[in-house]
Amino acid sequence: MTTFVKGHGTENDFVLLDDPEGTLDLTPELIRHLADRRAGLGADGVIRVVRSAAAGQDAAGEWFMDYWNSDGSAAEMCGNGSRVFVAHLLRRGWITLGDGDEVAITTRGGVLPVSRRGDLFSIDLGAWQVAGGPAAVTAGGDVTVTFPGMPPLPGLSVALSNPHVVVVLPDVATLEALDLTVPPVVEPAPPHGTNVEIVVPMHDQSIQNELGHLRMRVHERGSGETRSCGTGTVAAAIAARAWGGDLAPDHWRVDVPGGTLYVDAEGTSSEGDSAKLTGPAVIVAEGELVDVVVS
Ligand SMILES: N[C@@H](CCC[C@H](N)C(=O)O)C(=O)O
Repeated sequence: MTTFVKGHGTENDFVLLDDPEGTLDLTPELIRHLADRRAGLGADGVIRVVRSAAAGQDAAGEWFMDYWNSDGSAAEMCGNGSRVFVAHLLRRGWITLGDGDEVAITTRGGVLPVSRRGDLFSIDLGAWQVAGGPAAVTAGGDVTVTFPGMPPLPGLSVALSNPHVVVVLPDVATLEALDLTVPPVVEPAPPHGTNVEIVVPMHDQSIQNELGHLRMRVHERGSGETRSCGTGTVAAAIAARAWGGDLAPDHWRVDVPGGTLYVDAEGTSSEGDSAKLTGPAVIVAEGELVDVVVS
């Protein structure tokens, strides 16, 4: 019998499957079935909750967040999922985490620290880099991104543990009108696909700000448009920080359709060694999987 919980972080939603000893046969077919919003439970991603040692992963973090997109493809990291993952471990009593304390979790992108302050969780994604360095930043981007019915726009690649391309638009009306029902075309095509974040700066960029402010929509690799993407908000803040040059702040508020996230990205305008994402984690329901025939 496999128990699951359904949870979300700013409405980026997940099914988490309890598999502490690593006995579950989690196939791409089962993932697609569980993620299906009509035939299954419905989710942007499926997370197997397994002890790192049982999954053959780096046991420096006792628990491995085994993350899968809704199309059955594996991803290195999920920022929103990591907070829900830790909230679930706490609720199950599998870890303890006092206010202000930190726990290391294992992901395909490495062992990463997650901390808690009240109901908010923060994860430090570690080192980041704007691909192409300052020259690409000055030129506005290193790839082009084409949305249906629009000319190609410059996009900036940001390498976290998972891949991102960030595009800036001039106003919220254009952002809201974007058709994200089909994947944006990124050229040259990234070898392992990419998440695409589309942002509109909301703060006055001509003056120094303590806190930058972005509106964002996202098209996720392997899941389509979602209502939030944690690593995507970090990529967006890093790109906006690079574009903004000396005036750009280190601290950002990012509004997504599903809520608000906060990013602290210290470093230079093209690289840094700490990118911290902060936001909520909500557990909605729990239950048991029944034996399903997956076609
Ligand atoms: N929604 C996630 C990212 C999930 C993985 C992504 N689709 C990928 O394939 O890289 C987040 O909150 O970061």
